[in-house]
Amino acid sequence: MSDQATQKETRGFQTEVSKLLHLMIHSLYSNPEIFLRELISNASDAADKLRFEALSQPQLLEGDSELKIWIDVDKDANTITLRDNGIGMSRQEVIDNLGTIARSGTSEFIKNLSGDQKKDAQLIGQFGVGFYSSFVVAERVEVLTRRAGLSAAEGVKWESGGEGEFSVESVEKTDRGTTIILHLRPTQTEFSDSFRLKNIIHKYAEHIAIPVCMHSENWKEDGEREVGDYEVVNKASALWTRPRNEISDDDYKAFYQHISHDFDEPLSWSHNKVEGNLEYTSLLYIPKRAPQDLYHRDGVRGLKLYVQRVFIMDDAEQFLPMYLRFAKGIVDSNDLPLNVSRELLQSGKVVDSMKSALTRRLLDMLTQMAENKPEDYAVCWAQFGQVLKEGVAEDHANQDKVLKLLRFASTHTTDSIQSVSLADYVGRMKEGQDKIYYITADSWTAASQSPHLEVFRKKGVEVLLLSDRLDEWLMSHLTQFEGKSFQHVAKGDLDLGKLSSEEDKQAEEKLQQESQSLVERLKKVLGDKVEAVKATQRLTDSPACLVRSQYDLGVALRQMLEASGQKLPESKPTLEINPQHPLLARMAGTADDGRFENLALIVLDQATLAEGSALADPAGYVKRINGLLGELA
Ligand SMILES: Nc1ncnc2c1ncn2[C@@H]1O[C@H](COP(=O)(O)OP(=O)(O)OP(=O)(O)O)[C@@H](O)[C@H]1O
Repeated sequence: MSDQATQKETRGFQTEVSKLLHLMIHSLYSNPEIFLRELISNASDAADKLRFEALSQPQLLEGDSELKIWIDVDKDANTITLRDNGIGMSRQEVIDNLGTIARSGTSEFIKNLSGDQKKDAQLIGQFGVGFYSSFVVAERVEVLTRRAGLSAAEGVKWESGGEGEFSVESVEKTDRGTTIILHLRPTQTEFSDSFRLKNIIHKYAEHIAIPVCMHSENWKEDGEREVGDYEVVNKASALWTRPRNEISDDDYKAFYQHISHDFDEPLSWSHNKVEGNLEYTSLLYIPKRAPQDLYHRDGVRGLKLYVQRVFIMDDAEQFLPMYLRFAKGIVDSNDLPLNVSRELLQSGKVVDSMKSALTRRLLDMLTQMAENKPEDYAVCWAQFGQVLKEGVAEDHANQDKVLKLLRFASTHTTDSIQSVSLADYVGRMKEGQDKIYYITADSWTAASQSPHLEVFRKKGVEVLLLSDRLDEWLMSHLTQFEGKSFQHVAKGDLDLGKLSSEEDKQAEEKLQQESQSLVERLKKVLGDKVEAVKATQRLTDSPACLVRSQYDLGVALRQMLEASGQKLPESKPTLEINPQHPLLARMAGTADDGRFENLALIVLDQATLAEGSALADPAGYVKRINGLLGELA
């Protein structure tokens, strides 16, 4: 080993770590005990990693294969010591793992912190603070560690007061694994009490698969305390291997927090043992909140994979489709080989069958939640609805199930909350209505105020209001729901089917005849700015609106494609007018051609604005409007 490496060196934390440490110490003060859960969780992961590496390199166990965690308290020294004989860390790993946060989305996460302690505590919890939570209770933390397989001389000591800097030096360490010594803050001495620590272990680490040992204690008759041997404090059996009726809700919740590093409780879970052709156990959770990296390409996703109870890997993505990437959990297979690798997981019958079964299981979980606990499902939809929508295109086999899970805003409700299911919509359809009507716009306000809704409001027909970025794309993949096709209310001729009566049709014909000369005059003035001009009964309050062809891309999709550099053919709208509107009635009577042209251009521009599109000549529009205002003044 070079001198350089053995020297004690002092390094600065990555900027993100310093910021996070500072915020965390102040935000988690109300729940400091979670430090123990985090450290036990890390030690248990270290044991899992060692067991996994030892499958191919048994010598790593160094003759000591009983993996455990030991916790000691020293009331006089005011310290807690956690020791594990897991995988340990090399010098470089110590620097990388305990000096940086290599997680995607960290900087955005920090930007989101508000300075409001309560809100930040929740966010920090969601992010997962792990090892750094030690500093909530400790003013100084020492880590002594040696990686399995390295020599005793390659031990490492890391030390920090959690304020910007840490030191690392090489030390002799004969036993493999990691020892963490917490020097408690004077305000946190309650944690140097073994009784308190045992309670926390029962609460958070009862079903961690590895034994957590502490000295037994007895009170002698003379009131003296007698410290005995180490005893195992927790149940130390992997939670998912136990029968469901022996597991309490609290156990399930604590286990979720262990695997997800989320401080919040899960919204729901499902624990299943499958026997038969395939044998596996799954425990799936739906979180309460979306993680920061839900939309990151390299965000964390997937389940924890075990094979015959041996931990194999975190974030195994192959067991659930992308659109269910928000789910957390474990899957323990009896069919996969212990030496299964990420590459091997890419293909294969066993993985494929497990994936379809787990997908169905999760969709059923969501369906049941939607039916039995709609208030929970509302939370779930608000957090993950955008991701679930991807399933409509991604998962044809389960499209029907996914469709039932979709929620929309609609003209039936008065706010932008997406709470209407397609089944609700169909249940409220008017007699004779054979289509599901919807509109897309770039905001709920734009959608709900669109002139295209006027005729539907008049007839009392519900319209779904779609304003999420993905919605136009989503609708391009949707053909029907329960035999009803979808119809964009601003695309194609207004076809109300049986909703329009014989009188409606006659009135429309009459309207068209009467407005023929106005329509022709408008067409002449607007020229190739529009595909056509039509007088219809679509509108009641507005003078005009734009209608796109049935196969036209929506405004948002068009903007998205154009922004990505695609050249799209020009799309010309049809201008539909409401001849009964006072403005158009006056225009029809105007003999002044210049004035007529001005007004016609204003009507077209306003219909374009109402659609959410940009004007081709905004300055011209402003000039014309100012001309009119000038006349008024
Ligand atoms: N007892 C340990 N033995 C071996 N490695 C450890 C131990 N504790 C921590 N580490 C290493 O340090 C890394 C950082 O730990 P930390 O708890 O901060 O984050 P994490 O567990 O990866 O995720 P999270 O922040 O979500 O808890 C771990 O991923 C692991 O590689």
